[in-house]
Order: sequence, then C-alpha cells, then structure tokens
Amino acid sequence: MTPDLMQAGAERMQKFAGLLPSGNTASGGRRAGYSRPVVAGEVDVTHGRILYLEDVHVAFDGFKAINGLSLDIAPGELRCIIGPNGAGKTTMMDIITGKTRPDKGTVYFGSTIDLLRHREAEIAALGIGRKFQKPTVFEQLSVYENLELALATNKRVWPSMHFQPNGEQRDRLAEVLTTIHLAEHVARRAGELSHGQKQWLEIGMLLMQDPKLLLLDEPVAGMTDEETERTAQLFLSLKGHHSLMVVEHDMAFIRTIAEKVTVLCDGAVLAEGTLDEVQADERVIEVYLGR
Ligand SMILES: Nc1ncnc2c1ncn2[C@@H]1O[C@H](COP(=O)(O)OP(=O)(O)OP(=O)(O)O)[C@@H](O)[C@H]1O
Repeated sequence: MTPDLMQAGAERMQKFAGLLPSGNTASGGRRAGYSRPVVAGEVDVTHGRILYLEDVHVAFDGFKAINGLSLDIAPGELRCIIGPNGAGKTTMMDIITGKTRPDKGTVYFGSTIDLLRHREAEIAALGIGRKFQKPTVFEQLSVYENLELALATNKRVWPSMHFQPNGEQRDRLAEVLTTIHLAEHVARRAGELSHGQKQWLEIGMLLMQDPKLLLLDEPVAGMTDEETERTAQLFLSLKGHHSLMVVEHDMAFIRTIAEKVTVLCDGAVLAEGTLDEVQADERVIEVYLGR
C-alpha cells in the first residue's frame, strides 16, 4: 500500500470508532504528512525500459548492502528476482520507491524521470506501486470499500472522504474485482478473508491506482498451494498491461511465472537469464540454489 493511500485510509477509518487496519507496513506512512499532490505524467519508454538502475551503491554503517547494482526492466515485463537472504532485494525496492537513498548511482523510471530526485509519495504517484510481504488492508471495511478507498486516493482523482465512483470507475472496480478473484466476496469484511485473499485485495488496491510498475515482495509467502497457483495466474494476466518485479523464494512459483530471472547476491547482479539458465549457473548453485 502506498503512503498516501495509508494516510487517506487512516482519515477515513476515524469514522469507524478508531479501529485501525491490521498489518501496518514498515514505511510508517500512515501518519506521514504527504500532502503535496503530484500529477502523474507519461513515462517515456521509447528506449525500451521502464526501469533503469546503473551502478547503484548503498552502505549501512560501512556495510555495502547494494554494491554496483545495474539492471533494467522492459515495459510490460514480468521480472523475477531471486537471491539469498541479505542479497539486497528489499533494499533495491527501497531505493526504487524512494524509501532509501543510494550513496551513488542512477535510477530512472522510463528514460526521463530521475527517481533520485523524487520523494516516496511522489514516486508512488508517478506510477510505481509496492506490495510489501505482509498484507495491509483495512480489515473493518468491505472488499468493495477497500478498493473504493484506493480509487479515492488515486492522484488523478482528488482525495476525498466522501468520494463516490462514477460509472467508468465502477466498471474499473468490477474489472479489478474479477482480476483478483474476489468478485464473489465484494461485501465481505476484509478481516474475514483468507491470507491469500487479503494479498489479492491489496494487489487490487494497487491496481485501482493504475501503476505502470508493480514491485511485489514475496507475494506467495504463507499462501496455500491453490492460492499460489491463482496468484501465478493473476501475475500472468497483469504482465503486458503493467511491468512487474517479483521477489520470491518459492522456486515452484517462479517456474510458473518466470521469463527472465535476475539473481542478486552481495548487492549486485550475479546472473541473469531464463530460469533454466540461472539454475544451471555454478555460481548461483553455490550461493543460493545448492544450499
Ligand atoms: N537499514 C539498515 N541498516 C543496516 N543494515 C541494513 C539495513 N537494511 C538492510 N540492511 C542489511 O543489508 C543487507 C541486505 O538486506 P536486504 O533486506 O535488502 O536483503 P534481502 O535480499 O531482501 O534479504 P531477504 O531475502 O532475507 O529478505 C542485509 O545484510 C541487511 O542486514
């Protein structure tokens, strides 16, 4: 969930006798004062890249968490990121979303938007949505209300506590409900949903904001096999319309969705290619797959 969405949600939730949603994220955005509206612009992908990182470095107290990281993602691509614990996967997402500032390097959204010049809320408004591992939905609200809230905080629609979707927006809501497999659960309280359904709802909330790039951190952790399979279908249906970067340790899931796989290790790209190619790479077997 984006920081601005959490802020608007918190305001709206005050109507619900102080009940707060479960699963706050580490970004702590709910009480942050993100108030400056940003008009989403077009992302220039004429050079064939929606995301471009070059020679990025971040050190925490001298420890090089990201150490010369370079990668790029094509428009509509579904990229899988794998790698051992501590490889820098989460830190990379923190850099892309503006939560962590690199010490050095280049990070571009399309070929013209320098993400290092933007704050976290602005980056979300530019069209980069992030899904943390733990679901963060408003448990006291219905599935429909959660999606409506996400729509109400879309930067292209002025945030409002009294927001009512128009016909086109209701159509979009219905479309997203179907995409995330929750059309039959529209009136249920989000708190009553299974773990997997909550994850899909949060993805739906991101989709209501029409992100160009979605960053998904361990999306199938804790899901049943059936939920994992449906999540794979969901991601395959999203690619092409959105660009996706999926960080996951579940190799069976990766095998279902993967095109190009990037292996991170020690804060840099160790290998990149098809899943078969990286699985056959001796260095990848040594640091990750062969553990
Ligand atoms: N704020 C921080 N302060 C100090 N060290 C940090 C900080 N954030 C990350 N690190 C360190 O940087 C390294 C990379 O962490 P990161 O969470 O990005 O790895 P990861 O690939 O996402 O791992 P995992 O698969 O376990 O989630 C780790 O050694 C971690 O302890």
